[in-house]
Amino acid sequence: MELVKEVASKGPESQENIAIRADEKSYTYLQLISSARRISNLLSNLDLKIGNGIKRNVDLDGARVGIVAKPCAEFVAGILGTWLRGGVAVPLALSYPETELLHVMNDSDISVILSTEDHQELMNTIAVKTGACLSLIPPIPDGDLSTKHDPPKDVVSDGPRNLPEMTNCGEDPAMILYTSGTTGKPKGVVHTHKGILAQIQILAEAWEYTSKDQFLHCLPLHHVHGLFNALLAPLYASSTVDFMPKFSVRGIWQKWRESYPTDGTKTDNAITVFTGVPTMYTRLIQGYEAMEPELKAASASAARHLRLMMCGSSALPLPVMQQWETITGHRLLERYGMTEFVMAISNPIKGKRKGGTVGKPFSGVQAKILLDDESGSDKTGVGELCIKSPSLFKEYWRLPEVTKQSFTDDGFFKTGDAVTVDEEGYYIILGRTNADIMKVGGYKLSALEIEAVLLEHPTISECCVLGLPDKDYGEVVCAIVVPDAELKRKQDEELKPALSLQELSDWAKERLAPYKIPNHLYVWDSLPRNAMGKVNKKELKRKLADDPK
Ligand SMILES: Nc1ncnc2c1ncn2[C@@H]1O[C@H](COP(=O)(O)OP(=O)(O)OP(=O)(O)O)[C@@H](O)[C@H]1O
Repeated sequence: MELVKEVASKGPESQENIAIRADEKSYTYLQLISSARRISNLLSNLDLKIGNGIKRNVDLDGARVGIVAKPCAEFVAGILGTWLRGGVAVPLALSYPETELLHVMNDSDISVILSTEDHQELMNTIAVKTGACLSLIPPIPDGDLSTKHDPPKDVVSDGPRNLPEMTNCGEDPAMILYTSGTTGKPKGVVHTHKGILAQIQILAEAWEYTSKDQFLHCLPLHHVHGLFNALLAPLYASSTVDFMPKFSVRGIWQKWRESYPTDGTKTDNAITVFTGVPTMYTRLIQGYEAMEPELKAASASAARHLRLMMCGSSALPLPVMQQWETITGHRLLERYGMTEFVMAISNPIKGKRKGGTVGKPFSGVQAKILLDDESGSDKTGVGELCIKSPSLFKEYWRLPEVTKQSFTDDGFFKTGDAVTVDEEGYYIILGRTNADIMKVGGYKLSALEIEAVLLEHPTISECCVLGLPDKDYGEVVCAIVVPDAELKRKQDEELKPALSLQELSDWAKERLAPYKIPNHLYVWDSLPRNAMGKVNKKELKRKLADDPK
């Protein structure tokens, strides 16, 4: 709600600024707020299943509203409209299989589904199964200033600042986001209005977002990266968010080239900020390598003109960071976040960005490391990272015990990530304690560290390292690699394997301690990744442990 107020209280000039671009259409801040109000009115006239009864003409009073739409202005208006009517927004992923969608909807006990027309049929079925009420989000008319028409009547009469009197705000729940389930069953993470506002203020300030920024957005909207870093914080800063509904290597390079043509000009809507997950940068590098020399030059030169390029959600391998810098001149700004507190640690916008680290805690965020024996905190040791931040979530939805266990006695959230800090105070993420930290003989090894080294091998384009159970050592190091497509094709022609374990071991001897060298090697065509480009190692471990190799 605080965010809606912020957006709505912008001056008349800002109200006319473009908030969203999608499908070649543009939507101003004025239209966004007007549409949110319309949705809020619509929500007040529904017969809703609230608890065991049916109610009408009420404020939602914390009822959950599932939002189903591809990344578009209607999605954003759906969230804002829900907040205006006192509801809790639950962004739902269109990529979820029906069982997962039903799990999320039943778990969060959704009263209303707000959907765009294109998903009406599927959502009708889902609504029947969950007892929720389906309501269609009215399409927002295109507000391109070149085809400018009069603002809608309700905007003129009410004025964008004249928002309904709201009772919910501050500590009240605003949103439930579901974890991706990498470490267990997806849990609903409840964020408050106050926490959301605190977070977007932190991000906008730290990364210097302004009304001049144009974000190219191609991330899912049910995870914090796409929702906070690339949408809510930019809107807070009056920037423009340009949605590219599906990640497309060709489309992104083209967008940058169109923004900054080779004649040295710059278009009005030129993209200034891009944020992505490491696999996106890997794919963009592959796409770049495959270009003709002239296109390569135009692409690299265009990319150089962006103000800021950021990366996160999983570890950015050093070779990828270095290649990207060679091509575009951008040292990617890597940061660290999690559904439970959104973003907490970041490399600086100005100053040294250190590869292999995620930087330092944001101002206002406290971080401490809990050593394995839990006897205290030691900034120089290795242990579990704990975070206290104004953006910390309120609770896991309807899981009071799990919530309690996730916090230390002094109110720090236990992340489950093993970390250490270097001599300059930069944090190094060693990975998820229960998926990336392998216990081999007496050693505790970081899979992320080994992955970063293996990626330097000329044949390996992607890899995933995990520990497999072993009766003698506890665990042994297993590497799954995806070979470079061109090299693999050549090896196939000569009827040779793309890479053997012996070759890999010989190569790795120079670079890794003997106990870190993989004992098992799988060569696959691709890695099974989720919408955020992450590999579910726990699931893979289970599968591979059953595979006698
Ligand atoms: N820059 C980064 N470097 C390394 N790891 C990162 C980075 N940013 C995020 N992560 C990892 O992503 C995790 C947070 O992601 P998210 O909240 O989506 O959880 P998940 O692991 O995908 O799913 P689940 O919480 O269901 O297990 C962090 O705990 C950390 O392990």
